[in-house]
Formats: sequence, C-alpha cells, structure tokens
Amino acid sequence: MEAPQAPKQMYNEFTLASITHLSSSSSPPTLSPVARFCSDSGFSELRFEQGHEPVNFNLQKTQLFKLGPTESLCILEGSETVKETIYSRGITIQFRNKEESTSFHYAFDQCKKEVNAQGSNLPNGTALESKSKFDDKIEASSAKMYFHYYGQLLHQQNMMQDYVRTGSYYAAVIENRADFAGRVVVDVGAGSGILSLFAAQAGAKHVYAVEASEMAEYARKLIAGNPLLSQKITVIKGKVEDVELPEKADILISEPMGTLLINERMLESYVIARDRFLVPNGKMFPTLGRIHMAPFSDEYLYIEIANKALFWQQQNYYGVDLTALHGTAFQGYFSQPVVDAFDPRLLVAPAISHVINFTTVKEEDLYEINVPLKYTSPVGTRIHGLACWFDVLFDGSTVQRWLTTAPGAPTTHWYQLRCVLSQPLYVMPGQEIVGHLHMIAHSAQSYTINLTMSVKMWGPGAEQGGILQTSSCKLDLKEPYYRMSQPQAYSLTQDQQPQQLLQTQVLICFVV
Ligand SMILES: C[S@@+](CC[C@H](N)C(=O)[O-])C[C@H]1O[C@@H](n2cnc3c(N)ncnc32)[C@H](O)[C@@H]1O
Repeated sequence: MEAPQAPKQMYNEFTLASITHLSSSSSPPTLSPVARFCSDSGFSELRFEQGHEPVNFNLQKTQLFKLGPTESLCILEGSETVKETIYSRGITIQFRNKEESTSFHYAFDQCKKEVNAQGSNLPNGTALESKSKFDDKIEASSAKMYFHYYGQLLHQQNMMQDYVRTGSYYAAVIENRADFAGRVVVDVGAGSGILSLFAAQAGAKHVYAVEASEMAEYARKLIAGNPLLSQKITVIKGKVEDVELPEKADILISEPMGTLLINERMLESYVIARDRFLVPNGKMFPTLGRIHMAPFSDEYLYIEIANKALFWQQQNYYGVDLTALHGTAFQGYFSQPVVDAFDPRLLVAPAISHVINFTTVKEEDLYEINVPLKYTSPVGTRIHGLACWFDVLFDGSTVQRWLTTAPGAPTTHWYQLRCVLSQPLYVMPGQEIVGHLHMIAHSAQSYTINLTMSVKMWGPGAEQGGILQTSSCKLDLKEPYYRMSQPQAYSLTQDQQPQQLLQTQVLICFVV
C-alpha cells in the first residue's frame, strides 16, 4: 500500500461531499460542508461547518473509523449527559474522492498525536487524558507543585534532618535485618534514596527505588556515591501507579506520611504499590498507622486566632469601613488547622485512635474516613477543639518499633495538628463530649475535615441524653496555619489539672 501523502498544511480545511448526523439520520444530508482542524477555543478540535451552526468535536475524545474508500465515521465519546446517561455523538462523512479521504485521515492522525503528546500541558492546564490511577484522581496542577517540591534537595534534607523520623526508620530496618537480608525490596517514593540505602545496608538482595519527582536523578547520584551498596539498588523514575518492575517484592519500605498521617494522599500510592508489587503476605515498613484524637483546652491559641480577624473590625481604615468582612475573615482563620508542637497538658481527656492497617486497607477506604468521638471530661474547662497526631508501627520479625508524633514526645517535622472551634464548648467534670471527625479526600492531594463536637447535658436530666451545646467547623488540611512553636510552659490559669493530664498523655503515647 502506498504511504499517504502528507497534507501541505496541518490544521487543514477539507471540503466534503456531505455529512450526516447519526442522531438525526432521517434529515437529508447537508451538501458541501467543510471540516476544519483548529484550536481557536484553546482545545484541538475538529469543526464541521454546515450553514450557521458549526459542530465541534474535541479531538482528545474523538475517534475516526473508515467505513469505505470515501466514507468515514467520526465519533465524539460521551459528549452529552441526559438524566445521568452519557451519550456519544456521531457524524458519517462522505468524501469527494479517495485522495481527500486519505488526506483527511492523515491530518486527523497527526492532530491526534499532537494532542496526546501535549497531555496535561493543554492550553488551559487541564489534563483531559487519564494516564494512570494517580492522574485520574489528582489535579494536574497539584501534582505538578507536589513533585516540584519533592524534586528539591532542601526539602529532602529537611526530612532527613528530622532525626526522630530518619533514626526510627534506620533502627527499624537495621534491627530487623532478617526481614531485609536476601530479600527484594521496593522503596515507594524513594526521594533521596535514603531508605533504599538503609535496606541495602541491611543486606537486601535488590532494592527498586521508585521516585516520581526529579529527585530520582539525585538519588541515582547519591546511590552511585556509595559503591558498596549501589550494585543492589535500581532507581526507577516514575509513579508507583505507572512503573513496571521486573520482579515482585518481599517487602515494601516507604515514608508516605503527611500531616495527620493522611495529608498528601500518599498512603493511597503505598497501598497501590502493595497491590501491584508485593508478594502475598509480604511485609510493609511501616505496617500500620494510627490517628489519635483528643479534646484540648487552649485559651491562648483561641484568642490568637480570633484576634487575627480583628483587623477587619476597623471602621476607619484609610477612611474605609472594613467590618463587612469581619465575619468572613473570622471563619476563614478558624478553617485552618493549626500545626505546632503543643504541651500535652492541654489535652482534656485520653485520646481515641483510628487504626489504618496498611497491609489490608483498600485504597478506596482512604477516600473518606469517619471517626466517632466520645470522651468524658475529668475537669471543668472550655474545650477549644480537637488535637490530633499519629504514629506508625514497623512490625518487624525481630523488633516492633513505633515512630510517634505525639505531643510531649520528641518533636518531629510533622508536629501535631489542632482543629480549633470558633465556638468553644463548656464542660463540667464528668461530662460527656461526643462528636465526629469526618475527613474526605480531595483532588488537591489533601482532605476536607468536618469536625462536630457536642457536650451532653450534665446533672439532673442527663439520662435523657439531651444535648446542651454543639460546635462544628470545616477545615482544609491543605491550608494549615503553621504555628511551629516549641512546647511551652503553660500557666495553670487555664483550668488545667496538669498532673492528671500528663499521666493521661503518658498512657496514650507509650502503651501500645
Ligand atoms: C515524604 S517523601 C519521602 C522520601 C524518602 N523516602 C525519605 O524517607 O526520605 C515522599 C517521596 O515520595 C515521592 N512520591 C510521592 N508519591 C509518589 C508516587 N505516587 N510515585 C512515586 N513517588 C512518589 C515524592 O516525590 C517524595 O520524594
């Protein structure tokens, strides 16, 4: 067969013999319509012009089939939704001759190739073509910023310099040599490659270090700089959702934890890597994670946040009354979770824990997490919200090791997180606090948090379960307020019973 002649110009115009819309096949075919490849609207389109009403087919979603030498069928997938049913649109094209048909098909294929090559770099920045499970659920702009961040050495250094974190990983690996020696390891999100190097030190047979960001190049360099270990490590640049590995892994190692454990949504990638690469009953380091939640009382923090909105209470800011925006600003400040290291004496009751077992959890289970809350306050105080932190377990065959981010424990770069209520709750000693912490994943690699806390009636009538006060807030885990103070000595004027609370905290953090 003769190779088709390239059309003189791409994005060409073709005069056709006729076109027929499949959805209105009873109407007579329109004569001498024009088909044009263009990108006027920012998308690459195939435009059919017939009279006044052009019909546009987005090339990303369009397929072209040959029905005969001069007849073709053009289908635009899923172009219309009627009552939740998705319909495609189709047009049969009659060409004036074989040559024009060939030329049109060639132009179509070339434009299609260009569109696919552009991928997520389309003019409006939207990724129309889903390439992987990751791209399906994560906004391209978020992923771009995320991997740009991790592609920089300074951010990898920041994590490596968290010695609580990195030291715990090192100890967990080296103390559990038996789990690594002679085994195939996959490092999920290898970053600088540091965990791969630990695994190689522990005698791994081979380590596949999978890293999606530009950091993969630095990891190669770092690993090559350690020749005794480098023979055993292969760096693979790509997302764990997409890459292929030559063999299955006996053990996965990863550091997929974000603020509150779940921020960044990397746990999902860890679970996908498990399903793609791990042998049945293979090990995962870390093995499980727990989110701990406890009510707290912190008058200073509350006032600090409320005061931020005071700016908007000015009635004469260069002659302008700002008060119309005070309410919005006030709510805005309370929609930011606070990240800092706080004194554990601020906790009002023992924590409740939500366990995520990485070896069994389904990826979808991480899309929405709902934790019922129930506490009894041992003291009378004002509750300002919910304090949260996490820990992970390395369930080694030799040693079980925990890495904790609890308040009062050595501070990590994750600190702790507090959801602050704009309406604090008053509790009496012995009163019950109930509520929910509801976390819903969003496409910017984080979660929307809905917190509701209620204080049940105390005293006569409490058996009826009446509710006195309810307070709730909605926060975006992606937009925290980094307060980052070191633990401070809090004065006893905050209605605290330090000794009792300290004991509570010790119980929560270290009895596992
Ligand atoms: C928290 S850092 C940990 C880096 C390194 N493992 C360490 O412990 O120092 C997470 C790393 O995983 C990478 N990453 C995140 N999601 C990924 C994915 N789906 N596929 C491959 N790498 C990913 C990030 O680019 C980042 O370098």
